[in-house]
Amino acid sequence: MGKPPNLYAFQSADELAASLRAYVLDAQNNALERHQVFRVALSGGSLPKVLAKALLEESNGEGKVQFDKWEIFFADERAVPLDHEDSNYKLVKEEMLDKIPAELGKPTVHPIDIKYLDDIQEMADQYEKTLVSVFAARDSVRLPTFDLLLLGCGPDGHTCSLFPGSPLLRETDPWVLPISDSPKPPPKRITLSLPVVCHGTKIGFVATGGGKKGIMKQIFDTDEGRQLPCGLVNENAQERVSWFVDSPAIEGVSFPARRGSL
Ligand SMILES: O=C1O[C@H](COP(=O)(O)O)[C@@H](O)[C@H](O)[C@H]1O
Repeated sequence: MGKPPNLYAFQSADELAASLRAYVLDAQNNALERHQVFRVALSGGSLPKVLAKALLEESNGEGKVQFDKWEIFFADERAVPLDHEDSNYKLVKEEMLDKIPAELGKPTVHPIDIKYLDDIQEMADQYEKTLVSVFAARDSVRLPTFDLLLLGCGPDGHTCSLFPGSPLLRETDPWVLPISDSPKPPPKRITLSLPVVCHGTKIGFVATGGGKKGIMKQIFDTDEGRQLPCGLVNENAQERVSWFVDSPAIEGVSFPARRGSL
């Protein structure tokens, strides 16, 4: 039995951003030492704004964000055009990519191929092919290993586009899955599979605000919560998972949280 996930709680958005920055830079520097590239998967939702604050506004002497060495993938994406207001790509672009100062370099970004908007199985297959081309041939690695996945947690405990009770949670073979009936709009999406998420070298969740209070308690303090998608990531990836949360989100949670900076 491994160690439990790390739960870091912060009083303010500034403290959270500083620690998240240190965590991402540590993952980046380890990855660059190992293979000269940093492969990261990003969620949409509330994450990109917090991440942009951490990487573009904060500077705490932990080193430089080397965006030119980053390969950015999407942990999940909605099957909409890339300039649609529901697009996770558009969100990440507007919150972060467009604001990166020239001296930090430009990341390589892997959006979905919008040719397949009307065929989400094909869209998922094509995105998997993108992963294969970057991470090695499909039959020579069982699963792609992201250096870091930065994920959100929905108020129902979903992460990526893996929703509570979804049969997709039982899929073990595909790396990327289509979903046509997402309970949260828009209905058509693609998502990394649970095994791919749990295989990451590091998995960071960011959950902020009182809207996350009930679900955090469920995930960390109850057996039912451990069966929710975020709970399953905790159970499977254990100490490779770190949660960055603020006081309103963590209120009432009994699971031991470390307060303050990393
Ligand atoms: O639909 C989605 O929701 C989750 C959670 O979003 P949040 O706003 O509650 O943080 C997000 O992580 C995912 O990428 C997105 O497609």
